Amino acid sequence: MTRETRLQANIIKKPLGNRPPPRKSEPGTGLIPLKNKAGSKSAGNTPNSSPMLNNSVLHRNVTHRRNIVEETNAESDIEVDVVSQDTSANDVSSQLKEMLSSSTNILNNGCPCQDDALKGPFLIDCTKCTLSWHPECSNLVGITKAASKKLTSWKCPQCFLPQHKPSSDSDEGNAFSEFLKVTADIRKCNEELKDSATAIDFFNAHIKHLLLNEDSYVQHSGRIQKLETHVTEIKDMLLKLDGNEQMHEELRSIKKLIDMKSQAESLAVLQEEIQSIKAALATITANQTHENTTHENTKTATDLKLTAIQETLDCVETHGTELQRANVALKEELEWLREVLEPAEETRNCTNQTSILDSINATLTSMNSQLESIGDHVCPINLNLADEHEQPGRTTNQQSPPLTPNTQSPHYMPPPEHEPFSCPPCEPYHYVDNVVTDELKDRVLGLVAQLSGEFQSVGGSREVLYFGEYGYHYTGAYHAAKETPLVIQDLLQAVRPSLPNSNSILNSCLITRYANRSCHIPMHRDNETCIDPDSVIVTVSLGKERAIKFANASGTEHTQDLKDRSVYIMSRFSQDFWEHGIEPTDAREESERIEDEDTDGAPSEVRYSFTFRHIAPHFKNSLAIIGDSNTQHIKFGKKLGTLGAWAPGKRLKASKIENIPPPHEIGPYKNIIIHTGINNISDDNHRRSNNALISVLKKKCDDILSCYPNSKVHISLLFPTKSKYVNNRERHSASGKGRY
Ligand SMILES: O=C(O)CCC(=O)C(=O)O
Ligand SMILES: [Fe+2]
Repeated sequence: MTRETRLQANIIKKPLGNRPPPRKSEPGTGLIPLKNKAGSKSAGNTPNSSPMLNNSVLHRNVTHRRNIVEETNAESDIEVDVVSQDTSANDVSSQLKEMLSSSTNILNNGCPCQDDALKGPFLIDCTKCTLSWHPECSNLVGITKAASKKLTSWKCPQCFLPQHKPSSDSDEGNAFSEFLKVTADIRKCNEELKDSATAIDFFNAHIKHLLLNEDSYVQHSGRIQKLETHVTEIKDMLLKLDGNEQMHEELRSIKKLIDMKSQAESLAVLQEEIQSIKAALATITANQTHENTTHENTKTATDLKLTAIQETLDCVETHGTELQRANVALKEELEWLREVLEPAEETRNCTNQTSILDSINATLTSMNSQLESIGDHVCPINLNLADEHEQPGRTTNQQSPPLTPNTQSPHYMPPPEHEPFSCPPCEPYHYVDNVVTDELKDRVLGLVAQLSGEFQSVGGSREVLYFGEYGYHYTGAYHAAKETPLVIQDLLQAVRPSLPNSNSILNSCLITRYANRSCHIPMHRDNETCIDPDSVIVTVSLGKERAIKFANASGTEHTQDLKDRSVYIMSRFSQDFWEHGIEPTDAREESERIEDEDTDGAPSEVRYSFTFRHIAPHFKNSLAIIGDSNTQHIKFGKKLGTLGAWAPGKRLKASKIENIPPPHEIGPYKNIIIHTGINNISDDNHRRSNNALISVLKKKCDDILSCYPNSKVHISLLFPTKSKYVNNRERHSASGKGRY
């Protein structure tokens, strides 16, 4: 099949595809969509605003197609056959044009295929006519939304084709191949966009990568623990080797220690010399009978020699002690270098680091062999001078180095003292009495009575009925989206003045019926991921008074009586600290109730609660970005250049690690990206070791997770700065692995 015939086939195929059944028209039953602050429409509103497609032309095509199906009985080849064998090119062209023009007359907006659900999330507007098309339906398959916005003049198939009216059969093919060129233009446009990626594109891609990647702080924390004690040390060391004078100093001092080796050798020579002098002295003493002058001369010479020897011995004694200490220090130093170099294998993917490591390793090897020879010489001297000194370098324990930091290392910085994290003060709820008028109560209960049969039982006790812009899924139940009745909207309006922000978006209402006092809802949290992390959770009570219990992790409990026509307001945030539930009333009260009922037939044990929340499926991706000025271009929202509807969230400023806000200022966002640290690294006045910085960062992450155990904390790579030195430090801090 040629590309041209495939194209014709595709175009013809559109109206024949698996379209969903025509959408229902707006039900005129007093049910109106619940509108939120941003004016978003409730389910069912958008499609209904377009008139229905007249299918007369489409039916013709369907009939034609069915005939062929009967003949060929091969669904997948149908379109090819239609174009290349059974239908002439002119027939196809006129069919296509007829189909397109009849669609235009009917549709005011929306793609002619009338199939939003299947064909993608956005439409491309024709710059000539009023039609909008799905990329796929206009053969712009693959174009991004951003690229489509760059199309300053794009003619839809319908506007494009009449310009290329075929004058002969062969021109028909040309017209279609011209049409195909549009696709090439789009590709070019996409390419251009790719090359001129803006900061936002870059961040978006980066953030998407973080979100799609299952790795998170939790998965890495074990590794971080080890890296704290090992890798950060080697990073510091390597950084210093890169240009830090301190490292050179250190190497110089190691060299000095090595130079002492020659002193050790001279000690052995001196000892030999001492022996020979002692022997000489003995000879002198034995030859006491020699001539005086000779004797005197010899004695003077010997005395002088003895004094010199004594001085040398004193000197040896002093230096010997020094040598012993130097020996111990040198061995410790070598041990430490070995410990920190081992985990540095991980960083070998960086050529620069590899060559540095290689040179350090070479130095180590040569130092090691020198150490061995020093040891040989030093041992006998040690026996004479300082037996009490231990030699840690000689330990027989050859196991891998312990994970505890080497506190003797010159680089060691004790981690900062951390206060244990405590739950921030958080009120479980706010209660307001008397918010619903009797008149409104009657209207609401009237509606509820009408819909009585639609309640569904949950948890074997209470019954629920749901309305909302999106479906609501929680443990044990799923409720599909459903238009919210006007009277329920009125109820919400009545309580709005009692809300902390009367404009809060609340696009769902769960009605719960507690038919009698044994009906209850167990202790739980309203912390489903589809709830806006910043949502208030507003519950109106109508009917029988019941008590709600709140309990937090430290065992504090609080009970509130919920009067008829009252409201209590919680926040999504409070759910991570407080549980709530409505207990059944005890048996004694229950039997009293039955007696009461027997006597006066009192009807109402029923309580209804109406809980309003801001719910949307995309809140499961909700995102808080905590970052330095590099993150200032990240914009949340639904417009071009933002992170889009499926990553709702907010940005919090934190120029340095220590400024990362406490959890209660962040909120229970599903994803929390931390992008801060470059300013710590570049701050020369604040020379904390990486070890200490990571310790603070880790503490911040742990605090966040202790509040929001269901959140993911991502540590973002830091972006380069203008300073080469800072980048170098950052490169080492990031360990070349993306995080930590
Ligand atoms: O009926 C109530 O007041 C509580 C309802 C509730 O907690 C819930 O639906 O999650
Ligand atoms: Fe609840």
